[in-house]
Amino acid sequence: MSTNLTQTSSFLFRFSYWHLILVITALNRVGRPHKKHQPITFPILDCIFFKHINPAFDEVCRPTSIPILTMVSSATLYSLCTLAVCIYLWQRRPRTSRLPPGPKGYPLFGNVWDIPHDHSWLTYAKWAKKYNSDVIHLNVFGAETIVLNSLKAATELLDKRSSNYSDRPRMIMANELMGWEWDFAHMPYTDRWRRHRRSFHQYFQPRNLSAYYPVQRKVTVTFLEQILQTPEHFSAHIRQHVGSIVLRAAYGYEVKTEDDFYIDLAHKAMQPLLLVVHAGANMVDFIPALKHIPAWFPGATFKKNAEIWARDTLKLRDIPFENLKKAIAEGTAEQSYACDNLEKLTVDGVIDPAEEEIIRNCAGIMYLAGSDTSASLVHSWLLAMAHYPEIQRKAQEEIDSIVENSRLPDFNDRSSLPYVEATLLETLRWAPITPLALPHRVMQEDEYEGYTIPAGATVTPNVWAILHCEEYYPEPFKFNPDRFVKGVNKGGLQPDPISTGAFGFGRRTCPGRYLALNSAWIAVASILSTYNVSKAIDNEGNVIEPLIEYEDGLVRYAYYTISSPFKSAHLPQKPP
Ligand code: HEM
Repeated sequence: MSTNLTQTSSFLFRFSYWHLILVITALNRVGRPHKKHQPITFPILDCIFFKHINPAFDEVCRPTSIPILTMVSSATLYSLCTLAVCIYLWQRRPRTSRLPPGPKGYPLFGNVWDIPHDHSWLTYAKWAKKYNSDVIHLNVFGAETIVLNSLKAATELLDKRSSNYSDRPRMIMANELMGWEWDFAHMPYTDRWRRHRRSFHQYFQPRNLSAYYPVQRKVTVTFLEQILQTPEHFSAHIRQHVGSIVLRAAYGYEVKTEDDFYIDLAHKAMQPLLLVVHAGANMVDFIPALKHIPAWFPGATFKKNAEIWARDTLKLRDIPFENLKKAIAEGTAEQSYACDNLEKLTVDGVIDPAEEEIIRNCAGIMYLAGSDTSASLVHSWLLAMAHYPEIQRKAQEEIDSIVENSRLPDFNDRSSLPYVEATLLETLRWAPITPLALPHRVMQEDEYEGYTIPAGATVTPNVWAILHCEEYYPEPFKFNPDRFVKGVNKGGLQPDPISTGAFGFGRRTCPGRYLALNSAWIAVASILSTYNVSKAIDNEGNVIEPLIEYEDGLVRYAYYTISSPFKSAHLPQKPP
């Protein structure tokens, strides 16, 4: 009797197992865009079944196995089978609408194997050509993404229809597991986001930015002196320059050394974030149920990492803020966004906790959002100057004609220095800092050029492709500041990269862009007036050609193979 039961359950198990294999194989054959005479190759999942699971099941299913377990396994396999068929049918449901083109993908898995893992903007731009469409559609396990590869599509959807396109995708790994939900760059388009954005904007709108001029001048003089002393560490000096400005603006905190405690804190929190917000980096963003897997479960490394990283995330938000509150109580706090707002909103020694949370969150995000991005801009600008000495000379001549080598350039000189300004704009275009900006999410189904944009889809502008589009920027790979100088360029002025995606689009456009541009402007104008940027020379006196290479990621960072781009011209002078 018992032998019979064991044999029956074993038969059922084998039957359901092969049934599942057949279903998966059949679904893959149906959906696979294979050519006529091409042999069918099985994707990863099939291989896993045939190579590993099948022998293991064979072992388990010997008639000596425990029948009840085998029965349960059979039921599970049947459930999986049914689920696979259901998902397949759902994906293939007849749509009255037409999705934009894109790589075909596989049933159930969609484009999981097509998603590019590095320099994805290049692949997206190639696909736009291949499918002859500026709008591309991708689907991973049913989660849909629309990539906008042209200025026309990005401005039409993200700017003009911004009331529908200003949400953010869910970002399970970053927000729900690593604790970044307080960062308003990640927040959904809700009242909570609006209150954060308003608080930030009131303080950092262009007419309020002159309040930061003194600090920007001061840290620029320190920056020039540091370059003189250790030019080979120019990269660290740039980071300290931009980091000092944002930390002063946020908390009134003065950065004194390159290995400053706050900067270190921010880096620890930021590095994992930059890793995980990468497209396709986390399966949990495509399969939300995975977030419930316990951290001890084999293979759930992402949960273990997230728990560790979440501690740094909260430290970044809380430690500087608590220190500031102590400084306010002791009467030693300097003027800053957080200090001014805390004082303004405190009545009889009490502040509404919701208001305090907004100040804490907005201050906490400033270093995160503003340091790597602004540093990347100055980095790429230096790289361009080392590569194009004639452009550098022209910018230096313009500066010399205004400041006459008697002082450092100042913000009042800015409108008289259009060519210097143009070098900065051209850097934003030539080396886009955030090549895919940040993803938006469309809230309601929409239509663009006859294509359906499904509700809930992630909408990603390919800023790199837009800023390298020949139609707007002829010879897009050439560094040519004349594009942005009135009356110089033969074809007329080309569109300003600030309005073509360098800082994102619509209601989510970067609110720190003017602060960032001011910091970068004072740094580059001061470098032009005091140094020559040139390629480094090796020990034998040979010029080292800097390779133009960029780190991959959310924020694109130039790294060069030169030891120092500086050649001292004359000492930095005191600011006016
Ligand atoms: C050159 C430097 C910078 C670049 C290239 C840059 C770029 C961007 C981009 C592309 C976005 C996303 C826009 C979108 O979703 O369409 C963004 C958002 C944001 N940036 Fe910047 N940024 C820079 C500097 C700064 C600075 C200095 C700060 C703060 C002091 C800052 C604060 C923010 C914030 C808070 C957001 C989130 C806005 C929201 O979601 O509503 N950024 N930035």
